[in-house]
Amino acid sequence: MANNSYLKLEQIGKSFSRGPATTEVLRDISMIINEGEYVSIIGHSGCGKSTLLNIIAGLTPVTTGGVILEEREVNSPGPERAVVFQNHSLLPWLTVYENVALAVNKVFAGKKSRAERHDWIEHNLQLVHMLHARDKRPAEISGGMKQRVGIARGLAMEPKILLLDEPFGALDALTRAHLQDSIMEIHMKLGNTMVMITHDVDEAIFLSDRVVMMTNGPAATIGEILDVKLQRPRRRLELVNNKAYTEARAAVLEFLYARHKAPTIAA
Ligand SMILES: Nc1ncnc2c1ncn2[C@@H]1O[C@H](COP(=O)(O)OP(=O)(O)OP(=O)(O)O)[C@@H](O)[C@H]1O
Repeated sequence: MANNSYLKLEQIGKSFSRGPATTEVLRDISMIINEGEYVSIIGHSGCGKSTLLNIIAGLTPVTTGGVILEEREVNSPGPERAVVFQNHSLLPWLTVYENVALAVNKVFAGKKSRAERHDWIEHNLQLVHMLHARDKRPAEISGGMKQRVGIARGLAMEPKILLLDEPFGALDALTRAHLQDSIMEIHMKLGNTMVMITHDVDEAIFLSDRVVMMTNGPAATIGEILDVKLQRPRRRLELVNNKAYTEARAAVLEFLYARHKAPTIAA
């Protein structure tokens, strides 16, 4: 049965210090993310989205508060929280297959046989439609394909939570749409928990069960959380005239561009 308090963010605060100066980036971030949920975090540039994601990933320590996953505090990186970054962080000297194998061998050494690991790598490449390019190196494939491999690598670690830091940010609009469709298909198929940072309002609504809207920094916090009441599977062409979709879109746009304008255009 789905766990309804799978991931808890408890009063997270984060300050960075440089010499005598301290900047409070995040303040009092609290929310509960359920198992299988797709949650997006949206907010203006510099408000602290990546910092929050890195805290969940265990890559950045909190200043106050904590991250609880299935009743346990997590404060260092672990394979149960895989991260997909914007700039497909593949190793250029390894093939597509080997890039995924690196993660799989690390996570499943001693737990899956060599043959099982091989099948699992191929299965995950198949999931993102990249099995055909398994022997290519990153320089030989497009940006969208690299991102697919990054997603396969994240999924292949069988994480409890997949953290996506603007996973489609560097891609052209069409490739981006294809990958959004793929990630939605994967999420429906696997039912995994996903937390994604994005700047794109349509992307956030299209993919998410809930959209977390962050206020501007310093001391950014959660301004509002929007429930996206759209049935799945969602088809982008059908959403254009969907009332729930246009209302959700208007609510996020109003938050970002009326009530919480980017600091540079706030005056
Ligand atoms: N390691 C660090 N040391 C000092 N300051 C940092 C560090 N990491 C982030 N910051 C500061 O924290 C603030 C939030 O940065 P962060 O990258 O989390 O924002 P963001 O919302 O993800 O931005 P963007 O949307 O542009 O990627 C910024 O002011 C940034 O300069």
